[in-house]
Amino acid sequence: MGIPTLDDLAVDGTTVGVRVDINSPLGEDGRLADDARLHAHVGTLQELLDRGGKLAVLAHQGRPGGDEFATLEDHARRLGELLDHPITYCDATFSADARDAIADLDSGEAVLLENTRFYSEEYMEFPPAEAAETFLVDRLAPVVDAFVNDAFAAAHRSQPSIVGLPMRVDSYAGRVMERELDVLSNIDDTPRPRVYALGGAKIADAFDVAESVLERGLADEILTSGMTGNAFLAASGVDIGEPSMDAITDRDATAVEQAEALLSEYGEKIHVPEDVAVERDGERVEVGIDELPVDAPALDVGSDTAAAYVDVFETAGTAILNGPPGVFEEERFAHGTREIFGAAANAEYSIVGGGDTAASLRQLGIEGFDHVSTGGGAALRLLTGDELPAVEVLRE
Ligand SMILES: Nc1ncnc2c1ncn2[C@@H]1O[C@H](COP(=O)(O)OP(=O)(O)O)[C@@H](O)[C@H]1O
Ligand SMILES: O=C(OP(=O)(O)O)[C@H](O)COP(=O)(O)O
Repeated sequence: MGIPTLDDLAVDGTTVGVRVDINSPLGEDGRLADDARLHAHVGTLQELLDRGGKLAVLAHQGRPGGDEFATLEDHARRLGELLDHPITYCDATFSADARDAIADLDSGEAVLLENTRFYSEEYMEFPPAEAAETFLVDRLAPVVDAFVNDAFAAAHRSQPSIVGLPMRVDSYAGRVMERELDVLSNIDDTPRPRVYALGGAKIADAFDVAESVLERGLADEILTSGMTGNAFLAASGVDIGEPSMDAITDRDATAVEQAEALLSEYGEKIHVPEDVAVERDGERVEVGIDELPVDAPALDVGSDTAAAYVDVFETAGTAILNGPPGVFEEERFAHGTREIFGAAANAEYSIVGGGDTAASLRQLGIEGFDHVSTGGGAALRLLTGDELPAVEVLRE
């Protein structure tokens, strides 16, 4: 991989800054509503603590002004339950109090420092050399002996705690980072035929993935669904009706033209829905493409499309999923997601990227994937063949 990992770090007795991504959905009471990302980092933290490290753990939660912008107190409490070692919470990130809390650590102890984004620098993006001169880095770099970046899900952000600290401190990839890079950077080694299921509502991202994997010859088949599938349906010449069209153009005014360009170049590899599901009088109603347009938005693929996509997965070597096929949050429109993702889990090798995609699997109880990425945007960057800022600095 060309990046130093925990195998290269002599941990015992050293103070290690560890960046994790435990940015999580919060409930109405402000407490964690889902702790999947905390679970993901337990391996790295536990290993460093077992090996005698003193850990200063850094993380962000939400974005300034947003509903989920919050302290990390509840995250520390939950990590304390998940780890076999003590972890305390410090309500400061790099002030004298924070540095004292780090200096007081014994081997096998950790402190979770306050949400890095309470400081405006951490919500800006900088080139690494400038990130290295920020206050956060300036004050923390001298009090840690090494830095471990395990925050794969934030690896596409060129922010001080991601790209600045590694410019000043010996740095290593944590186990989450290592595994994500290993899987998502080596898709070209996975068994064929390689089938991508691209759905969801981030149409522009899905087009980027489709274009990149088709251009690079990585994709044998692309199964389109969700709002992305609706855009391809419109691009194939079907009048999908105003509500579905409006939903698409609200997100991306040129979506249909982009889908047309992909279909004209790679049409034989791109599957487009044969039917869709809409809501009528509170019920799910399936509509074949010959019955379109309808005056309600298409919120799921229909049963024929789901069955056709399930067939494609029967013989798939690799399944790569990004974006749920329907509005799975509503049971009526979860059928496509349940069927298509359920079949994908049976492929010889299967990879899942995307926050909502992973949430749909948890909600519908679909298991058996080889790799469920912790990242959304970061996983997409790798799927489109781009380098991640966090990884570039670890390589240097
Ligand atoms: N046909 C559809 N119309 C509107 N929204 C859809 C449709 N299909 C799926 N979605 C929505 O897409 C959202 C997830 O898409 P996206 O953000 O692209 O996924 P991810 O977070 O995995 O990258 C879900 O909240 C789901 O309700
Ligand atoms: O949740 C995250 O990314 P994701 O929504 O792409 O999965 C990361 O924690 C990055 O957060 P950000 O998108 O506020 O920088």
